Amino acid sequence: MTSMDQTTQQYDIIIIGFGKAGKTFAKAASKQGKKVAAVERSAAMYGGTCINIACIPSKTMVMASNQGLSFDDAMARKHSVVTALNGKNYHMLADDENIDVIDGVARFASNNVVDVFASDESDESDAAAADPAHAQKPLRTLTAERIIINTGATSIVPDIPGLRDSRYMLTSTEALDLEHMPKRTVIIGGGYIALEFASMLNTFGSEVTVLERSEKLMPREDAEIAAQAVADLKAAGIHFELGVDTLSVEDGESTVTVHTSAGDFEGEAVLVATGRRPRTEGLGLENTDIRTGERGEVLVNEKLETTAPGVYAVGDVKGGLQFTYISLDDFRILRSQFFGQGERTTANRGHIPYSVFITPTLSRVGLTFAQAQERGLDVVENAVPVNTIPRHKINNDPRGLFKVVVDRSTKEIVGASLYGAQSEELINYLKMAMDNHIPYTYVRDAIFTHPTMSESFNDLLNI
Ligand SMILES: Cc1cc2nc3c(=O)[nH]c(=O)nc-3n(C[C@H](O)[C@H](O)[C@H](O)COP(=O)(O)OP(=O)(O)OC[C@H]3O[C@@H](n4cnc5c(N)ncnc54)[C@H](O)[C@@H]3O)c2cc1C
Ligand SMILES: NC(=O)c1ccc[n+]([C@@H]2O[C@H](COP(=O)([O-])OP(=O)(O)OC[C@H]3O[C@@H](n4cnc5c(N)ncnc54)[C@H](O)[C@@H]3O)[C@@H](O)[C@H]2O)c1
Repeated sequence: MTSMDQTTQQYDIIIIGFGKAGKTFAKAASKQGKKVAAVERSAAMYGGTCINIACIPSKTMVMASNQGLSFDDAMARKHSVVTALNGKNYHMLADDENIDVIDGVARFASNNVVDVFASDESDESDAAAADPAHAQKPLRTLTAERIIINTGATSIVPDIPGLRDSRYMLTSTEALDLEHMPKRTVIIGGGYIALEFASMLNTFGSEVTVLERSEKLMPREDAEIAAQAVADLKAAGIHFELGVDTLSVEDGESTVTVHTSAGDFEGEAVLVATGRRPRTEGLGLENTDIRTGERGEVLVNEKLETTAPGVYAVGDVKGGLQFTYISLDDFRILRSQFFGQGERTTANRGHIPYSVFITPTLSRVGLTFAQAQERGLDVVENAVPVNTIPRHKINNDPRGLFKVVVDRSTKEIVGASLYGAQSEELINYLKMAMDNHIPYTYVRDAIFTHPTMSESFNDLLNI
């Protein structure tokens, strides 16, 4: 069906998927005079997952819910934000004379040849491209010495009877595109997506039930902070069922019933938030030397090289942490490999902070006190309740607790858990202090503007 003939288009670099790393690298490569093909399966995804169906729309909804907007007005705001970003991202690449944005589903024919098939814009088109019986003639065939896989991840829908066929079933993608707010929402899963959507939908007024298989929510977080956050979510009205088995899903006339080991839960929507897996299905990896791991992730080394020469994988598709800023950092690694000294690798990214955008936000970097002790470090911990920080009065939100862990011998911060308003901003300062081995006493004695949440660091580090 495909071959390296005269119709094969030659590029310096092919990027499969319009993700964070890929689009940023396309621009950098263009600046170096490279001819780049960026293949994207869906026009609705120009710019990738984050801006279209993930971080940006979800946090727009979180912010709008906290600002008291109605669900419908929030959706309208979200829609205009996403439309603007999608167009901006498209033009950022398409208007560049060195970059061709190619619409279609990419599939490897060999290590350095990629066929592009027509996309029906549904998830089915990956499978169609994968299945030779369905495979149409490729629209185009591309070749390059260097190919970058940036195809992201996709929602896992567990094999629960009735779930997949339920007309009330939503993944986060559909949940961010609802016409009306469900009066009651049942969420399967209790991780990032579940907690963020539970918090946001509850603030809009939906009655939310979260069904989590394991016995604990946020098991990796500081226990006291996780307990406070969960208590606040409960106090806001969210119902949690932990250690629960979801047995089946049954559609009714206008509602859906989720049958579980803890009883039946009814709603107008059931949101599946049970993880996202690397998107490698239909990529034709079987035609290459690219190896995948147990979860379908493309295996890479510290330089993001796959097991096929000249092929790299970046972002969610390579497994590990699924964050936009990890994908952005993957871009830095590629830039350093392709156009720099090759000094940046996955081994020297520095500390990786993260935030769970419940209200208020829970943010974290480095180790908890318990984790530091398990590693045998000689550590001391300090805590500051948010209701003692003057700024909380202005924020009108007393909820939260800030904690920090310091190594007695090095005098460096080894971790921080910040649960409270604006922690998504604050955590990045502590990450910088940790990366640069700044002694905790510097932060303790630093002048911070007033009245801010960051001035609480004077007290937090007063150990
Ligand atoms: C609801 C939600 C909220 C999130 N919130 C945050 C957050 O607040 N902060 C954060 O840092 N992270 C967040 N994440 C995670 C973040 O969105 C991802 O880690 C990030 O977008 C991954 O980017 P990427 O570079 O791997 O590729 P993506 O941006 O996923 O891009 C992959 C692209 O490849 C395309 N594609 C796939 N297969 C093919 C193919 N065969 N041919 C052509 N094109 C193809 C896809 O259509 C897609 O556009 C969130 C995720 C979700 C689902
Ligand atoms: N703020 C952020 O940065 C942000 C926000 C949203 C998503 N994300 C990214 O997206 C990824 C995916 O998020 P997610 O919440 O889908 O996955 P997750 O891995 O964070 O959580 C999945 C949860 O579902 C539970 N689960 C699995 N199967 C289940 C079942 N059958 N019944 C009940 N519970 C079940 C798991 O025990 C786990 O707690 C995250 O890992 C994160 O990297 C990031």
